[in-house]
Amino acid sequence: MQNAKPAFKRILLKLSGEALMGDDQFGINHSTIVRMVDEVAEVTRLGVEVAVVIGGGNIFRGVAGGSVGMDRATADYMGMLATVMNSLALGDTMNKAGLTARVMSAIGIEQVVEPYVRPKALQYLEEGKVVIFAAGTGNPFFTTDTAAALRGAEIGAQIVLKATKVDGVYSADPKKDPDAVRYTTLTFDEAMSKNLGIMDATAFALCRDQKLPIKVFSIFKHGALKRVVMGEDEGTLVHV
Ligand SMILES: Nc1ncnc2c1ncn2[C@@H]1O[C@H](COP(=O)(O)OP(=O)(O)O)[C@@H](O)[C@H]1O
Ligand SMILES: O=c1ccn([C@@H]2O[C@H](COP(=O)(O)OP(=O)(O)O)[C@@H](O)[C@H]2O)c(=O)[nH]1
Repeated sequence: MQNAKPAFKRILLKLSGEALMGDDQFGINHSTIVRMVDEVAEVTRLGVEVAVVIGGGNIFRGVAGGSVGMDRATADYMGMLATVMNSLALGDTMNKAGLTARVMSAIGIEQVVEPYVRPKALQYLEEGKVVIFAAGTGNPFFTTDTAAALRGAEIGAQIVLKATKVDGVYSADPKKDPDAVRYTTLTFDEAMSKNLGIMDATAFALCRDQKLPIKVFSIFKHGALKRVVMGEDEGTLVHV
């Protein structure tokens, strides 16, 4: 196993914003973010180029909670700004851990974060830097899962890795249905026709059209990211 090579050269890792809370009620839990960064560092040491999209649900979710009654687009812009905060925290933690991270934003906010420019992002990845895509797609009515699909396709990632609160895609939401069973693999068409709420249809459709597979796995399981990157059996693969 010593000489085993990673299954992918370039990955797009989608990290759940909500998972950043750890056991806290909201915000960013220090030990949780440090652990996530350690796991990313482990796969960069294997020579894998890593781009990251992080959510914002730990700070703000456009469609829920405090945003009730708000204009949807305004609430979504707040959600995008929340992802900028998470991206800055993640980049800072990565830099302290010895990685070189670059945060790029989909919305203009130059004094804080450099803008997303695709060739620049590709250059950073080739240089071995971790690129963190902030502010989702830059558009309201989308999610960071769709941003992960979009950026993954743009940078030519071989796979989108969704690190989330559950350990794969289930026949129903496992948090609501104890009888739900986990799939090892399934097709995009199955995932969409069965309305498996793990990701929104826009993200699934984009990945399906671009033939970009998605792996869903648990963000809480130690070593799961490395196992996924090594092509080992972990989580659920959604494919064409
Ligand atoms: N069919 C399903 N399989 C797995 N999880 C599902 C399914 N349907 C709904 N979910 C829910 O989707 C959640 C993950 O999606 P989301 O809230 O977008 O997470 P993230 O914070 O990672 O973006 C899980 O915590 C799970 O409760
Ligand atoms: O392209 C995007 C990405 C995100 N958002 C907003 O940002 C919030 C946070 O992102 P998400 O819910 O995807 O984060 P996560 O589920 O990973 O915590 C969303 O609810 C949306 O309000 C948006 O409007 N457009």
